[in-house]
Amino acid sequence: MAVNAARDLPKAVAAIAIVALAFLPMAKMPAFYESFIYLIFFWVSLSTSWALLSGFAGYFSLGHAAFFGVGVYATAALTTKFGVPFLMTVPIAAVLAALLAAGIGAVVFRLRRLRGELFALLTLAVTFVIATIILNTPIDGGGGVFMSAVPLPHLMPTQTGTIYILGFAMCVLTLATAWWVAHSRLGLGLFAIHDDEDVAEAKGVPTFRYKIAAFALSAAIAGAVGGIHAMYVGFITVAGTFELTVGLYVVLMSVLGGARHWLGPAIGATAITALLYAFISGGEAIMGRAIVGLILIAAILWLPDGVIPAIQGWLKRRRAAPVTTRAEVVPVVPTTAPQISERSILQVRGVTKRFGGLQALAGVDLDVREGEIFGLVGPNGSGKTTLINVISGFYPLTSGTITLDGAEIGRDPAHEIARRGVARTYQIPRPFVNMTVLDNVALCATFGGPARSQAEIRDEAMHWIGFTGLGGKEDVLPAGLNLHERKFLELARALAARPKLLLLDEVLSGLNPTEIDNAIRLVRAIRAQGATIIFVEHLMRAVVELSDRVAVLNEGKLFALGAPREVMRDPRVVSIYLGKAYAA
Ligand SMILES: Nc1ncnc2c1ncn2[C@@H]1O[C@H](COP(=O)(O)OP(=O)(O)OP(=O)(O)O)[C@@H](O)[C@H]1O
Repeated sequence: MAVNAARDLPKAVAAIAIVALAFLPMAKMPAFYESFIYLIFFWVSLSTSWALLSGFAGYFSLGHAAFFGVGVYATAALTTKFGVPFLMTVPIAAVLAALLAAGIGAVVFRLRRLRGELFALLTLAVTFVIATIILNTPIDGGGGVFMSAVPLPHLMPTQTGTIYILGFAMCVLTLATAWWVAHSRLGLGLFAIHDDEDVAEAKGVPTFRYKIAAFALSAAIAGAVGGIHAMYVGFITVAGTFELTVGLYVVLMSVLGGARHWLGPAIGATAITALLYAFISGGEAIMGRAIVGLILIAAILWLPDGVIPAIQGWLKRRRAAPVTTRAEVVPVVPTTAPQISERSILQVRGVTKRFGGLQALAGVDLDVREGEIFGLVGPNGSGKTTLINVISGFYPLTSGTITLDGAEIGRDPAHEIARRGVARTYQIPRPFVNMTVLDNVALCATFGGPARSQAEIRDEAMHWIGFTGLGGKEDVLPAGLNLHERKFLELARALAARPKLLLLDEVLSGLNPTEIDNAIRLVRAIRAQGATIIFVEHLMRAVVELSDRVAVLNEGKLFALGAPREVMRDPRVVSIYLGKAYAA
């Protein structure tokens, strides 16, 4: 009962606030206050829309003013030059801004090198380009656009009341969208992109599509906000619309409140707008601005992740109850004899991979049988990890073919390959650092393997957490795990996708002898559950104990293939590992 009341209280408060704010213009408030509250709605919507891509997925944009500006000028041009009714221009503004973002994204999001600072600078450049185009064409022409003759619909008794209610509706719609995205599959994928985009793709997240969707949604909201704001401003200029400070304020507001939380930017926007009003509206505007700056610096130093995450962390620490749903530890003992079929699950034919002038793979042919543990060894730099990377789709092939279960996958994107049943681990663990152990594994169960309900995904994740011995660590962030546990988290994530083919890249490196024995038992148990395993390993004891067959790579070519003991005793293999002197 008490739990339900605590859970329902925020919803009740939100409902009351929405109703009260919606009816505020009826209360014949002074126009000044209507305008001030409108400005809060405006900044909440704009900063929340920025966070949909930049906060959630970590693609920091400094050019949000571009999409907002497209919206402002779409409404200005359509209403003043073509006589389109104002309300009709708002969705058009949203669509135009979304199309612009999707167009930019379609080019930029394909290129790995355009992440981070380069993306931020690029968005800034887009703002300048659009501002210049608008300034030098009849859309503005340099003289600005007067909106005073554009009729405003009588949604409320006063003009400021109408602008207020439109800003309010936009704000509610934006927050609802942000909540929905944050709790959806899209949001989960965006959070994973934020932490490690390449790993997200390898786990089955369609990263390109998700980034485009988030960018277009973010721009659409900014465009609609701009459309409404055009009527608020009344006289539009390029300098005022595409101001650098618009792009900077939304960043500051979102970061202050917590850019990765759907409500964070709203908290930051409300705080900063109120602070600016409190300190700048008096006679000492410059001093006031400096005080606001100092308050923000202090807030960001004290709360680097933002206000909402800080509050969440504090509440979590206060509640710090024992974990109620602890994953059961599954005994890691293979129960059935391995069933290796004669059928090849994976066929690699003539695979080459070149990095500039370096030939990392020089025509590899391999067949991996269904149900076997296939060891992949070779000296440093022989191409083992590169082969794992091309099979999992991380690197495109230079030439050759790779067939999984009869289907050619050599040119598929990594997320498609993951969906077809290939999972991998990383030599150096690459968990999603802002997600708990449970969320890390649940994400892989969501995007890899068959479609499942939320409850099934959670059960699946708990099963593999128990299986890998991480029970009790469900709520821990990866930073709280030791190397052994992080390696096992890699395994749990891969297994949660129920792979047909599991690619293990040096899972044993860095482990102590007891941990290695545990890991060897675990790999056997994984195979007993029906997966085929390719594992890259330098530890020869493990290779000989685990593998059904071993392939040796040398200088990007298949050098030897066969039963582990024979291959490892082959003098030619000994010579490439230790030099000719040891080979006799
Ligand atoms: N992204 C890359 N860009 C350029 N060269 C690369 C890249 N990845 C791998 N290489 C090169 O390709 C060759 C094969 O590297 P790879 O990592 O596949 O070897 P490996 O057998 O896994 O080695 P190790 O056992 O040390 O992990 C090496 O010469 C390496 O420097």
